[in-house]
Amino acid sequence: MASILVVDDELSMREFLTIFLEKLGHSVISAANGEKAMVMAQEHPVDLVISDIRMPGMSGLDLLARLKAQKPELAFILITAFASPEDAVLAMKNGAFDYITKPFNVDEVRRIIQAALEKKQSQAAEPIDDFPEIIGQSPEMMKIFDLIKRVAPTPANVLIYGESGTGKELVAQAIHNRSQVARKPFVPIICSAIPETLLESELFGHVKGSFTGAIADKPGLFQLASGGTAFLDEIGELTPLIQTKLLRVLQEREFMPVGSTKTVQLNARIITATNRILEQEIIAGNFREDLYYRLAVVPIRLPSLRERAGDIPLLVDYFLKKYSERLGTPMPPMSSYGMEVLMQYDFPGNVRELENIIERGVAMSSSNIILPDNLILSSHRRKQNSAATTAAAALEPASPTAPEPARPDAARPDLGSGPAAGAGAGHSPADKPEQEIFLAAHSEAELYERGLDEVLEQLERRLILHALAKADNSKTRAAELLKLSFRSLRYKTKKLGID
Ligand SMILES: Nc1ncnc2c1ncn2[C@@H]1O[C@H](COP(=O)(O)OP(=O)(O)OP(=O)(O)O)[C@@H](O)[C@H]1O
Repeated sequence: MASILVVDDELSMREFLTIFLEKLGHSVISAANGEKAMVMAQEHPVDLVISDIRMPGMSGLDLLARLKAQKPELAFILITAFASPEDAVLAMKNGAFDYITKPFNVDEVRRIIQAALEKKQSQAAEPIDDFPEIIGQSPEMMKIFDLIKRVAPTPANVLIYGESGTGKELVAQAIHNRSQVARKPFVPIICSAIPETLLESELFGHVKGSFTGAIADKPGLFQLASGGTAFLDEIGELTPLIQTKLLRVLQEREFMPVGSTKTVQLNARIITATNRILEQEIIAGNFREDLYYRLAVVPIRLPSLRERAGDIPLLVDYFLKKYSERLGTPMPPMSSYGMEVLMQYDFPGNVRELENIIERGVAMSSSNIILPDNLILSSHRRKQNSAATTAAAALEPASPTAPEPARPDAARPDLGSGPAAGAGAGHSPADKPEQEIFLAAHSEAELYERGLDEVLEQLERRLILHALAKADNSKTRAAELLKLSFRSLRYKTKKLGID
């Protein structure tokens, strides 16, 4: 099951493709133009885009070029009523997977979609070549990769900051691995995990007999990292005393092990990390400004996962692969609702939390697909009425249990005679039991996962879309059907982002 974005300025074509793709088991969203599609592709997890080429405003080819620049992993199929070989060449050159012409042959369309999704699936879990260990293709991560590449070959001290679990240690290691001292040791130390009395010895080492328990000479972090990189994590937790000692070491490029009278040269690159905002700690008098400037020659701020939510599907695939391999089971796909739940979650614990959620999901999934029930999230941190939720859901087509919109037969292309031909033809909403048509939560778990407000909002949206489809998109008529004033319906459609 994949998440597909259909882009066509013709309503009948969008509706037709939506129904056809849903019958194939995919989850579908649609947009009437390239501009809307750009927004939706940012805000919604999308595996495949199927777009018309000729549309007013942004053409399908422009959309392809722009989306591919932002999300190279996206599968893309272009459709046109005019079979022009120039368009076909351009489409393929710009990275479209394939190109189909109207009228469709249903088997052909199904085959192309299947092949595009299979190709994407095989590529999805491949991290980008330059940074195989760091997953992310968002513009935010591209900036980080660029910074890593530029700073790695230099000896500059780097301060990496960002929320817990954003990958600070991963980035520190990546800088070391691409530095000129990559073959030398990378030695991490978590400053907050060691009491002040021991930290000095851990950093600078000690000589035998320097304190009770010092039964032999012991090298500290800076000696162990000699020639390589010393990584000091949670630097914001250092006490004033250790801050002063560290500053002196950085100024003089030498230090003295505890109890020793001999100085040792500092011969390691220093990378530090913190989840605090050190500028604020300086103002509050908790962190030395002079030390900060020594450490943060190059500061790198890692974005939270919320800020780069577009990377979530890629990370999900990566962790699904990692943990299913570890368990020796086939890689289970994430259900599209499961992915939607993840896309709307805040991730206070960032990538580390996502990794834990997927690890548990893989272990707990009894079927061959990960369902929302298998994802344990702290529900109070769900994004509330986020733009993503609203925009995506506003244009979200009816799910298999939702009302089918009107489909003018005249605009329906030739579907051939496959099983999906004329999908849904002849079904009016009245053919289905009412509770099924107007259902917004499909299970108790879904209701409690999403909460009443969200479920009611989705239900309201579906009912309005249903009335609009029944009224051939006339708001006046839809308002009459729903026994609302025109103004009230207009207010609601605006609020729900239906336009
Ligand atoms: N971009 C990423 N791609 C793949 N895995 C990631 C990414 N970012 C973080 N991780 C994984 O998330 C976990 C936490 O990462 P890491 O320890 O580097 O975070 P951190 O910011 O240093 O956390 P803390 O502030 O708590 O020390 C690790 O298992 C790491 O491999």
